Amino acid sequence: MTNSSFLLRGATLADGSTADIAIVDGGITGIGSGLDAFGATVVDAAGLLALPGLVDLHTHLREPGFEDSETVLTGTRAAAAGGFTTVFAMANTSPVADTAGLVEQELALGEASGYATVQPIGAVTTGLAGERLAELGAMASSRARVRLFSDDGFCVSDPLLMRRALEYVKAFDGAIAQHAQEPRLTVGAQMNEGEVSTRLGLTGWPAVAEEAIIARDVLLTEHVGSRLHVCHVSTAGSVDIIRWAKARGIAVTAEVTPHHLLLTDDLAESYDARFKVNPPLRSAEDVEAVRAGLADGTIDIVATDHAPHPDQHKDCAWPEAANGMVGLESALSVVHAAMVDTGLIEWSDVARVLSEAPARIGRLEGMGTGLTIGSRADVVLYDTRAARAFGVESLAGKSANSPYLGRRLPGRVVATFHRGVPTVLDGRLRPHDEVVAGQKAVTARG
Ligand SMILES: NC(=O)N[C@@H](CC(=O)O)C(=O)O
Repeated sequence: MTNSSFLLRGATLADGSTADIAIVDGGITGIGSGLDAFGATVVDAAGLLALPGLVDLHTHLREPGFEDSETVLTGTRAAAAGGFTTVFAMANTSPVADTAGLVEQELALGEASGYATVQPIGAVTTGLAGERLAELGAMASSRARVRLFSDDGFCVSDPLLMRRALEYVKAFDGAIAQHAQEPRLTVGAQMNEGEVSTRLGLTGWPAVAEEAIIARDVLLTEHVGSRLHVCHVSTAGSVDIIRWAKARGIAVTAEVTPHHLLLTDDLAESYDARFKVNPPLRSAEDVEAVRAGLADGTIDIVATDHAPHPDQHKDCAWPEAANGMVGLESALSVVHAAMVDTGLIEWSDVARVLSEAPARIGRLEGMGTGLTIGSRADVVLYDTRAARAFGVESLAGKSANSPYLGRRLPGRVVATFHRGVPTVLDGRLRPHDEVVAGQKAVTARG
């Protein structure tokens, strides 16, 4: 029989204290010193940081439709490798996730994987076409319980449609997650508009194209009394607008990606399309501003925007290459480097921005409380003292379009538990059949 009891012995908690963590049948049943092993499998966690399982509010899983880039199974393996136990799946699949049936199908694919919980995001408009609202209410009341809606990849640029969407989701405490990009200001854009784009002769994507939409949307949100989430904030001006909106009491939350916390637009000088992403990498001043915004709470969370693309869409001339970077496997290490090693935030803040707050923004039932007795046993054990040269062997998904290949990154995920089942142990992914058997046993006993 699969053992569904674990004792994580001597872990360091986010507040710096040391404790054992007892896991039984998918839940955390004890946190304290000297806990009895009572037949559980003992995991030596001495010197390892225990964080609540990470929650990514912005993942592209590509299935159905683009399985050459990623599938739900490979994407959730990448999630587990990076310490994630829940991922919100963006709607830009083919077909687009714009009906109750399609979000339920995505949910079921996640359940079959077992490596992480997949929470579908619904499209705001049918086919992401920006013309008419999708079945928001039906997706909300489906088995997938959708609360976040996004046309990510495209901006809901029509202000009347955005207003209607914000009004509609109020009925079930939903939110619109906006990809803020004024399309007319970014026609043909290839990279951040600035000194580097001028030098390289590449069409620029100006900061104002993001900021103008965020400014419009926080005002619309205030006007209709709804809830807005801003995807991948990348400019200093965006941080200022969100800070202003929050001070005014507007219900807006925001995310920043790991890559916008660490990388700058001069990387485009290499013409290596691994650095091509939407929104684009920005200036050093923007990086400083989004770091400050995350540190002071203006930006609520870090979300990966994990966007896998196969080699043929990246190993080509910059203008032809697809936008996007994989990010699940590297996110925790990048936040470690950009925010913790720089002294801007503490590990307890990392637990908040990479787990607790995203669970709350996405309205995941019974989650967002962190590591507490009675909560679901989603736990990551992280070695903060390790460092590694990030290489293809660090990737567990299907695509290798990581901007960190060849870079040295701090930290290493040693173990991940999803619903009390190890998905990673001793730094290695567990085989799929063992993960599935473990999840079945937990479901049967729970
Ligand atoms: N973030 C990206 O660079 N790419 C996203 C979609 C998008 O936002 O353009 C993708 O789905 O590939």
